[in-house]
Amino acid sequence: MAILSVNVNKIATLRNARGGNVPDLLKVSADIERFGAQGITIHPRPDERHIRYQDARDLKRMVTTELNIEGNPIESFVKLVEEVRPHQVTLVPDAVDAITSNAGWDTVKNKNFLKEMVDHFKSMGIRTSIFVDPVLEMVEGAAKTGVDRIELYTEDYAIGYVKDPEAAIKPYVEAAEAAHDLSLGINAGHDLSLDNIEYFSKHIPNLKEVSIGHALISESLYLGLENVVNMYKKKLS
Ligand SMILES: CC(=O)[C@@H](O)[C@H](O)COP(=O)(O)O
Ligand SMILES: NCC(=O)COP(=O)(O)O
Repeated sequence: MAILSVNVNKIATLRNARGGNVPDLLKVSADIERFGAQGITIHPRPDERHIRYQDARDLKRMVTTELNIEGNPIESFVKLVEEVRPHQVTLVPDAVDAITSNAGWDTVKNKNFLKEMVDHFKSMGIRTSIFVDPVLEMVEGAAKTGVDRIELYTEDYAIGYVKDPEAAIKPYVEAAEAAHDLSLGINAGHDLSLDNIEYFSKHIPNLKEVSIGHALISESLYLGLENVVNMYKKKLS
């Protein structure tokens, strides 16, 4: 059964809208854990428009499950991860001004850089993951860096699922099978939701973790955070 790591970026977005501390990111994160989530994910961006670097430091002190930090390993991000030492770091090739993540790594072109980053973080005892599209060549490239896991970028699945779930899941099943054969752990995320998560988790072999933020927080407006966390866990079981 895959674990649910809740991405709390959107809680920070809401807090930052007024400049104060409402909602309180640390309290909401603690409550999300209390409601049953098995991890907290953050994706600090260089402009700190939602998660601030200080949030990462504060969360590390209070998270009792697993803290996953995602981002492009630019110098400031690398320094932050070195200081915070999360349980997992997920490398994502975002442009500085990206609205949200929109592609996985080209693990062939960036093999040396990724290997250097993976070696560096692994030497600190941090589990590593590389964000990739469901493309066999990219999965094989990730394995050559020595990374522990891949995170499958699921936006195409989320879009395709609405029209044709079988066609949408196919490349992800193939990528997951290849990853497992290469001894890579498998995470997934981006635009996963209460509508599409069950089909995804039932069809992807050896899925270890999903990180979900945008849809989960939006669904909570109608259904309540505690309820939604438990609905996801049920669909993942
Ligand atoms: C890597 C990934 O898919 C998520 O971390 C996503 O990028 C969330 O970031 P935003 O909340 O800034 O959209
Ligand atoms: N790694 C994906 C993530 O953390 C959440 O992405 P989204 O659910 O906000 O699209």
